[in-house]
Amino acid sequence: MSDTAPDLVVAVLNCGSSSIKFALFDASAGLQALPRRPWWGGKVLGIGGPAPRLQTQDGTDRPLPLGDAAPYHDALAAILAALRERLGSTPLQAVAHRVVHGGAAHAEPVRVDAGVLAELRSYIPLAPLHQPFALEAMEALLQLHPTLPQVACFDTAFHRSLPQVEQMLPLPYSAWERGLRRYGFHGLSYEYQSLVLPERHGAQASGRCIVAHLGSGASLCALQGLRSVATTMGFSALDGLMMGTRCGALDPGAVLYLMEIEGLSLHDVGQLLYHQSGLLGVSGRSAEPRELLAHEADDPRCAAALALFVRRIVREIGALVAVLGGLDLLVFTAGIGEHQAEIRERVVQGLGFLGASLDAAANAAHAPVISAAQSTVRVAVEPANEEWVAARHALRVLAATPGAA
Ligand SMILES: Nc1ncnc2c1ncn2[C@@H]1O[C@H](COP(=O)(O)OP(=O)(O)O)[C@@H](O)[C@H]1O
Ligand SMILES: CC(=O)OP(=O)(O)O
Ligand SMILES: [Mg+2]
Repeated sequence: MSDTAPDLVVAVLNCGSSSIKFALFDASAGLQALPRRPWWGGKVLGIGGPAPRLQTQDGTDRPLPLGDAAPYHDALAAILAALRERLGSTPLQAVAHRVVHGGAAHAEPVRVDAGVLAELRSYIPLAPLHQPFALEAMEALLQLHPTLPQVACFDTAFHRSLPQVEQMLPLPYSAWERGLRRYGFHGLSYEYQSLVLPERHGAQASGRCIVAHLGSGASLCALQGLRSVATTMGFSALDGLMMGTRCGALDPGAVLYLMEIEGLSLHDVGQLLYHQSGLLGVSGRSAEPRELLAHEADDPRCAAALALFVRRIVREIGALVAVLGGLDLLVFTAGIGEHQAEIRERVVQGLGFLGASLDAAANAAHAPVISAAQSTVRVAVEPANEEWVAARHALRVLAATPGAA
């Protein structure tokens, strides 16, 4: 990376549930030649936790003290200051935002204005861990730099290809008409996979493929012909797999019981399902698999949490294999999927019935292909790159907006 900023720069903000990732892309050579690796970028991790950190691509890794009152807001302010410092006098061409929920209206990225912001605000109840923070970033930038183009890129958009039978919830039909449906999330991550998997795996990528996005939030997407045909997250980002602090799929009767018999308020139930469940809730120790792996031998609750985490992934993969009618390619991505060989090994062990098996050395090395030569399913590891997809979307939207670029 050179220290001088490129002539044209697109910034990306990816507001996750516990982190904000940021990236500056060199857009001087245009959309078709947009480098996949940002010119500069990094992340603030552990927001809301005891020890937030700032890490950048050029090696910075330091604690980032954040106030208790509004840690996300403080992290955002620190990032905007760091981006300004890095850019110097170089103007930004645009800022692309990963926005988790685009509701029923948005199948495509959209240029942000006050009207769009107001509409996206109405989706906060559908994605309370994510939506408010992306909106806060957009609002702050709109105030600071009213003429700077901002583009919202939606996690839900990639799943617009889901057939109706996958979108519908078995509630009274009027619920479907009111927008109570499976939207699916992590769409920018799956879209990235749909773009890169053919390069690495050729025609196999267009067959029956499952991508396992295992991060703080976790979901699976079944792809056929590189389009989403089924996914585990649903109406909200609570459904499907067990996550760091979220429960994943849960019998709605358990929620009714917690409220009616145990007397939890609506607010308390929300806190329980989003923040106190998953790996953290079961283990009572941590939301981080690597921490639980370190303690599973001496702490049965850590072992139970990991066993449930892996079991849920295996069960849901089984369900998606049924939808796809078999499986050609299984791809692990996002923080846990890319870095936790032990979790990948346990998941693939659970898929032995399909004829899937791993090459232990390739798995330990996080190699791009980790399946054994005799495996009937190709198993791969592919880094997530939601930021690059968002930057491309921003350039495309600008090119399509007369006078904006
Ligand atoms: N190098 C690593 N080794 C082990 N686990 C990792 C590593 N990097 C990230 N993780 C885990 O991945 C998860 C975060 O994944 P990420 O995709 O960044 O999530 P999010 O976007 O939701 O913040 C955390 O559980 C974190 O501990
Ligand atoms: C939708 C979602 O859960 O996102 P993340 O994994 O970034 O928290
Ligand atoms: Mg993420």
